[in-house]
Amino acid sequence: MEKYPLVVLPADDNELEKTLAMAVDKSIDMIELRIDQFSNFDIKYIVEKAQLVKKYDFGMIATVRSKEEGGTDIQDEDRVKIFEAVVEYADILDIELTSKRINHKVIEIAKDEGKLSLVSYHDFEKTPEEDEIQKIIDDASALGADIIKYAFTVNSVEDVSRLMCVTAKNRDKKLVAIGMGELGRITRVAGFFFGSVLTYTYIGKSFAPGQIEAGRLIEELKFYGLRG
Ligand SMILES: O=C1C[C@@](O)(C(=O)O)C[C@@H](O)[C@@H]1O
Repeated sequence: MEKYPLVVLPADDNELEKTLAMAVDKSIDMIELRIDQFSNFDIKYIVEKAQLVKKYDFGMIATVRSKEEGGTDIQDEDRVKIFEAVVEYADILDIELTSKRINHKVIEIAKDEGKLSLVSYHDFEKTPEEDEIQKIIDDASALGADIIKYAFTVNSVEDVSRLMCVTAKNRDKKLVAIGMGELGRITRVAGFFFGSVLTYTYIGKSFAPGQIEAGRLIEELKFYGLRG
């Protein structure tokens, strides 16, 4: 997990093996398994998909995104069961700061298995003010997150500037800062200069506004000296 910056491909269960084969060709580092976007929430089915990711030798982030932050309406206790089932195949478990009933439990599941926890926060409407962003970082840090991720919709260049500057002020932590939307596209590369440790991309289907297609992203990272 020390080979920063990392390029992460979110994937659901739709034609997963085809996606994984394409990801190999595109020099993807990690797969984010967006379990919340699966067609089937049967634990055995989910574990089979996690095992497939490991068969292709990718690092894996396991995400069961809450409905409130752009995911699916899965009961908290069922989300915990999913994390418990896939943690052995994952490198990182992603849980929302706002999932207050279970985030401490998911962090514990990760730690007990020697895996990393990523506490995330999404705002699909705006980029908060600096003090609000700092509080998100501080609250996630206080929870014991190994990695802290915040993804905000940016609506102005000032939003981009604020997002990057707050990130640079928190270099003592492992952060993922993402500006969603067209204006935020630049943060998916420039963020690495301000302290981000990974970025998300897409092949074919994008999972969020402003993502840069994998082939283009890798070329841009190479151009800026961020990738060999
Ligand atoms: O939190 C994030 C970031 C993301 O929303 C993006 O903007 O690329 C994509 C999601 O799959 C991931 O869980």
